[in-house]
Amino acid sequence: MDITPERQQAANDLVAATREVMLAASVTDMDLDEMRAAERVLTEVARMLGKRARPRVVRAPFDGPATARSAGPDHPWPLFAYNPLGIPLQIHFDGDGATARLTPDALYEGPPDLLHGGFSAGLMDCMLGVLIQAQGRRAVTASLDLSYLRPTPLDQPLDLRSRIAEISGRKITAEGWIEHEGRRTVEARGLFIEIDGT
Ligand SMILES: CCCCCCCCCCCCCCCC(=O)SCCNC(=O)CCNC(=O)[C@H](O)C(C)(C)COP(=O)(O)OP(=O)(O)OC[C@H]1O[C@@H](n2cnc3c(N)ncnc32)[C@H](O)[C@@H]1OP(=O)(O)O
Repeated sequence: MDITPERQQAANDLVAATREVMLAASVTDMDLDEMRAAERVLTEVARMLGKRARPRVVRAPFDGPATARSAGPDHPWPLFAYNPLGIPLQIHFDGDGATARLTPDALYEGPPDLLHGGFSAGLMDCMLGVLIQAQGRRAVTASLDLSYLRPTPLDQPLDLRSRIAEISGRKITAEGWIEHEGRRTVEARGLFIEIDGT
Protein backbone atom coordinates (compact mmCIF):
# COMPACT_ATOMS: atom_id res chain seq x y z
CA MET A 1 0.00 0.00 0.00
CA ASP A 2 1.51 3.31 -1.03
CA ILE A 3 0.15 5.45 1.81
CA THR A 4 1.70 6.29 5.16
CA PRO A 5 0.30 4.83 8.42
CA GLU A 6 -1.07 8.29 9.31
CA ARG A 7 -2.98 8.47 6.02
CA GLN A 8 -4.19 4.88 6.42
CA GLN A 9 -5.56 5.75 9.87
CA ALA A 10 -7.16 8.96 8.56
CA ALA A 11 -8.73 7.04 5.65
CA ASN A 12 -10.05 4.34 8.02
CA ASP A 13 -11.51 6.98 10.35
CA LEU A 14 -13.14 8.80 7.41
CA VAL A 15 -14.68 5.57 6.14
CA ALA A 16 -15.95 4.67 9.62
CA ALA A 17 -17.54 8.12 9.94
CA THR A 18 -19.08 7.72 6.47
CA ARG A 19 -20.63 4.45 7.54
CA GLU A 20 -22.18 6.22 10.54
CA VAL A 21 -23.59 8.85 8.16
CA MET A 22 -25.00 6.11 5.89
CA LEU A 23 -26.84 4.53 8.79
CA ALA A 24 -28.04 7.86 10.18
CA ALA A 25 -29.22 9.01 6.73
CA SER A 26 -31.12 5.75 6.26
CA VAL A 27 -33.01 5.85 9.51
CA THR A 28 -33.31 9.56 10.29
CA ASP A 29 -36.72 10.90 11.17
CA MET A 30 -35.77 14.59 11.33
CA ASP A 31 -37.87 17.44 9.99
CA LEU A 32 -37.78 18.16 6.25
CA ASP A 33 -35.71 21.35 6.67
CA GLU A 34 -33.12 19.55 8.75
CA MET A 35 -32.90 16.74 6.22
CA ARG A 36 -32.36 19.27 3.41
CA ALA A 37 -29.70 21.07 5.48
CA ALA A 38 -27.91 17.76 6.11
CA GLU A 39 -28.06 16.93 2.41
CA ARG A 40 -26.37 20.26 1.57
CA VAL A 41 -23.60 19.61 4.08
CA LEU A 42 -23.00 16.11 2.71
CA THR A 43 -22.95 17.31 -0.88
CA GLU A 44 -20.32 19.87 0.13
CA VAL A 45 -18.28 17.17 1.89
CA ALA A 46 -18.41 15.00 -1.25
CA ARG A 47 -17.18 17.95 -3.34
CA MET A 48 -14.37 18.62 -0.87
CA LEU A 49 -13.15 15.01 -0.83
CA GLY A 50 -13.57 14.60 -4.58
CA LYS A 51 -11.20 17.46 -5.44
CA ARG A 52 -8.35 14.97 -5.54
CA ALA A 53 -9.36 11.33 -5.95
CA ARG A 54 -7.83 7.95 -6.73
CA PRO A 55 -9.38 5.92 -9.53
CA ARG A 56 -10.08 3.04 -7.09
CA VAL A 57 -10.54 2.41 -3.39
CA VAL A 58 -7.23 1.80 -1.58
CA ARG A 59 -6.34 -1.91 -1.57
CA ALA A 60 -4.87 -3.56 1.48
CA PRO A 61 -1.68 -5.53 0.75
CA PHE A 62 -2.23 -9.07 -0.54
CA ASP A 63 -0.09 -10.62 2.21
CA GLY A 64 -1.93 -8.81 5.04
CA PRO A 65 -4.17 -11.76 5.99
CA ALA A 66 -1.21 -14.21 5.89
CA THR A 67 0.78 -11.90 8.16
CA ALA A 68 -2.18 -11.69 10.56
CA ARG A 69 -2.56 -15.49 10.45
CA SER A 70 1.08 -16.06 11.36
CA ALA A 71 0.77 -13.55 14.21
CA GLY A 72 -2.02 -15.70 15.72
CA PRO A 73 -5.70 -15.40 16.63
CA ASP A 74 -5.18 -12.27 18.74
CA HIS A 75 -4.14 -10.31 15.64
CA PRO A 76 -7.26 -9.93 13.50
CA TRP A 77 -7.27 -8.78 9.89
CA PRO A 78 -9.63 -5.85 9.26
CA LEU A 79 -11.75 -6.13 6.15
CA PHE A 80 -13.39 -3.19 4.37
CA ALA A 81 -11.54 -0.59 6.41
CA TYR A 82 -11.32 1.46 3.19
CA ASN A 83 -14.79 0.96 1.77
CA PRO A 84 -17.96 2.06 3.57
CA LEU A 85 -20.07 -0.13 1.30
CA GLY A 86 -18.51 -3.30 2.69
CA ILE A 87 -19.53 -4.81 5.99
CA PRO A 88 -16.51 -4.21 8.23
CA LEU A 89 -15.11 -7.39 9.75
CA GLN A 90 -12.24 -8.24 12.06
CA ILE A 91 -11.20 -11.72 10.92
CA HIS A 92 -9.25 -13.90 13.34
CA PHE A 93 -7.24 -16.80 11.93
CA ASP A 94 -6.48 -20.00 13.73
CA GLY A 95 -4.66 -22.60 11.65
CA ASP A 96 -6.98 -23.66 8.81
CA GLY A 97 -9.96 -21.75 10.17
CA ALA A 98 -11.21 -18.17 10.51
CA THR A 99 -13.76 -16.49 12.77
CA ALA A 100 -15.36 -13.08 12.99
CA ARG A 101 -18.12 -11.51 15.08
CA LEU A 102 -20.58 -9.03 13.67
CA THR A 103 -23.73 -7.23 14.76
CA PRO A 104 -25.52 -6.18 11.57
CA ASP A 105 -27.50 -2.94 11.73
CA ALA A 106 -30.46 -1.51 9.84
CA LEU A 107 -28.36 -0.92 6.68
CA TYR A 108 -28.25 -4.66 6.08
CA GLU A 109 -31.95 -5.44 6.37
CA GLY A 110 -33.67 -7.76 3.89
CA PRO A 111 -36.90 -9.22 5.23
CA PRO A 112 -38.21 -7.13 8.17
CA ASP A 113 -35.74 -7.26 11.09
CA LEU A 114 -33.60 -9.85 9.31
CA LEU A 115 -30.28 -9.85 7.49
CA HIS A 116 -30.55 -9.66 3.70
CA GLY A 117 -29.52 -12.97 2.12
CA GLY A 118 -27.26 -11.20 -0.37
CA PHE A 119 -25.24 -9.73 2.49
CA SER A 120 -24.98 -13.21 4.05
CA ALA A 121 -23.59 -14.46 0.73
CA GLY A 122 -21.09 -11.58 0.61
CA LEU A 123 -19.99 -12.24 4.17
CA MET A 124 -19.48 -15.91 3.41
CA ASP A 125 -17.53 -15.14 0.22
CA CYS A 126 -15.25 -12.91 2.30
CA MET A 127 -14.82 -15.40 5.14
CA LEU A 128 -13.89 -18.17 2.70
CA GLY A 129 -11.88 -16.06 0.27
CA VAL A 130 -9.82 -14.22 2.87
CA LEU A 131 -9.07 -17.48 4.67
CA ILE A 132 -7.62 -18.81 1.41
CA GLN A 133 -5.74 -15.56 0.89
CA ALA A 134 -4.33 -16.00 4.43
CA GLN A 135 -2.80 -19.30 3.28
CA GLY A 136 -0.81 -17.24 0.74
CA ARG A 137 -2.92 -18.42 -2.21
CA ARG A 138 -4.29 -16.10 -4.92
CA ALA A 139 -7.68 -17.48 -5.80
CA VAL A 140 -11.05 -16.28 -7.08
CA THR A 141 -14.50 -17.65 -6.37
CA ALA A 142 -15.70 -20.06 -9.06
CA SER A 143 -18.86 -21.12 -7.25
CA LEU A 144 -20.54 -20.39 -3.95
CA ASP A 145 -23.47 -22.43 -2.66
CA LEU A 146 -25.53 -21.27 0.28
CA SER A 147 -28.22 -22.84 2.42
CA TYR A 148 -30.36 -20.43 4.40
CA LEU A 149 -31.33 -22.68 7.29
CA ARG A 150 -33.22 -20.18 9.42
CA PRO A 151 -33.67 -16.39 9.59
CA THR A 152 -30.60 -14.36 10.60
CA PRO A 153 -31.51 -11.47 12.93
CA LEU A 154 -30.31 -7.87 12.84
CA ASP A 155 -28.93 -6.09 15.92
CA GLN A 156 -27.70 -9.33 17.48
CA PRO A 157 -24.15 -10.68 17.62
CA LEU A 158 -23.47 -13.24 14.91
CA ASP A 159 -20.49 -15.59 14.72
CA LEU A 160 -19.00 -16.14 11.28
CA ARG A 161 -16.73 -19.10 10.68
CA SER A 162 -14.83 -20.65 7.79
CA ARG A 163 -12.42 -23.52 7.22
CA ILE A 164 -10.56 -25.11 4.36
CA ALA A 165 -12.26 -28.35 3.34
CA GLU A 166 -10.11 -29.61 0.47
CA ILE A 167 -7.21 -28.60 -1.77
CA SER A 168 -6.72 -30.34 -5.09
CA GLY A 169 -4.28 -28.70 -7.48
CA ARG A 170 -5.60 -25.21 -8.25
CA LYS A 171 -8.99 -26.03 -6.73
CA ILE A 172 -9.63 -25.07 -3.13
CA THR A 173 -12.92 -25.87 -1.45
CA ALA A 174 -13.82 -23.96 1.69
CA GLU A 175 -16.85 -24.04 3.96
CA GLY A 176 -18.35 -21.43 6.21
CA TRP A 177 -21.36 -20.68 8.31
CA ILE A 178 -23.14 -17.98 10.30
CA GLU A 179 -24.24 -18.75 13.84
CA HIS A 180 -26.69 -16.97 16.08
CA GLU A 181 -26.71 -18.05 19.73
CA GLY A 182 -24.87 -21.23 18.78
CA ARG A 183 -27.28 -22.27 16.00
CA ARG A 184 -26.37 -22.11 12.34
CA THR A 185 -28.56 -19.82 10.27
CA VAL A 186 -26.55 -20.00 7.01
CA GLU A 187 -24.11 -22.53 5.59
CA ALA A 188 -21.85 -21.96 2.59
CA ARG A 189 -19.51 -24.01 0.46
CA GLY A 190 -17.29 -22.38 -2.13
CA LEU A 191 -14.95 -23.50 -4.85
CA PHE A 192 -12.00 -21.17 -5.40
CA ILE A 193 -9.55 -21.46 -8.28
CA GLU A 194 -5.96 -20.32 -7.94
CA ILE A 195 -4.89 -17.76 -10.49
CA ASP A 196 -1.58 -16.23 -11.53
CA GLY A 197 -0.68 -12.60 -11.05
CA THR A 198 -1.41 -9.96 -8.46
C1 LIG B 1 -6.03 -10.68 -10.23
C2 LIG B 1 -6.76 -10.61 -8.91
C3 LIG B 1 -5.96 -11.03 -7.75
C4 LIG B 1 -6.84 -11.28 -6.56
C5 LIG B 1 -6.01 -11.72 -5.46
C6 LIG B 1 -6.84 -12.32 -4.38
C7 LIG B 1 -7.52 -11.25 -3.59
C8 LIG B 1 -8.22 -11.92 -2.48
C9 LIG B 1 -9.29 -11.06 -1.95
C10 LIG B 1 -10.23 -11.92 -1.23
C11 LIG B 1 -11.48 -11.17 -1.10
C12 LIG B 1 -12.60 -12.01 -0.71
C13 LIG B 1 -12.97 -13.01 -1.77
C14 LIG B 1 -13.68 -12.40 -2.85
C15 LIG B 1 -13.56 -13.32 -4.01
C16 LIG B 1 -14.20 -12.77 -5.19
O1 LIG B 1 -15.15 -12.06 -5.13
S1 LIG B 1 -13.55 -13.24 -6.68
C17 LIG B 1 -14.66 -12.43 -7.83
C18 LIG B 1 -15.70 -13.38 -8.35
N1 LIG B 1 -15.11 -14.42 -9.14
C19 LIG B 1 -14.72 -14.20 -10.39
O2 LIG B 1 -14.80 -13.11 -10.93
C20 LIG B 1 -14.13 -15.37 -11.11
C21 LIG B 1 -14.53 -15.36 -12.59
N2 LIG B 1 -14.16 -16.61 -13.21
C22 LIG B 1 -12.93 -16.81 -13.68
O3 LIG B 1 -12.07 -15.90 -13.69
C23 LIG B 1 -12.61 -18.18 -14.21
O4 LIG B 1 -13.78 -18.84 -14.58
C24 LIG B 1 -11.84 -19.04 -13.16
C25 LIG B 1 -12.64 -19.25 -11.87
C26 LIG B 1 -10.48 -18.37 -12.83
C27 LIG B 1 -11.57 -20.41 -13.74
O5 LIG B 1 -11.10 -20.26 -15.05
P1 LIG B 1 -9.82 -21.07 -15.55
O6 LIG B 1 -8.60 -20.64 -14.82
O7 LIG B 1 -9.81 -20.99 -17.03
O8 LIG B 1 -10.14 -22.52 -15.00
P2 LIG B 1 -10.38 -23.84 -15.82
O9 LIG B 1 -9.02 -24.28 -16.32
O10 LIG B 1 -11.50 -23.73 -16.78
O11 LIG B 1 -10.86 -24.78 -14.63
C28 LIG B 1 -9.98 -25.20 -13.58
C29 LIG B 1 -10.73 -26.25 -12.79
O12 LIG B 1 -11.76 -25.58 -12.05
C30 LIG B 1 -13.05 -26.11 -12.38
N3 LIG B 1 -14.00 -25.01 -12.41
C31 LIG B 1 -13.82 -23.78 -12.92
N4 LIG B 1 -14.92 -23.03 -12.73
C32 LIG B 1 -15.81 -23.80 -12.08
C33 LIG B 1 -17.13 -23.59 -11.60
N5 LIG B 1 -17.74 -22.42 -11.74
N6 LIG B 1 -17.73 -24.60 -10.97
C34 LIG B 1 -17.11 -25.80 -10.81
N7 LIG B 1 -15.85 -26.06 -11.23
C35 LIG B 1 -15.21 -25.08 -11.87
C36 LIG B 1 -12.86 -26.73 -13.76
O13 LIG B 1 -13.80 -27.75 -14.01
C37 LIG B 1 -11.45 -27.28 -13.67
O14 LIG B 1 -11.46 -28.48 -12.94
P3 LIG B 1 -10.45 -29.70 -13.32
O15 LIG B 1 -10.76 -30.04 -14.75
O16 LIG B 1 -9.04 -29.14 -13.19
O17 LIG B 1 -10.75 -30.78 -12.35
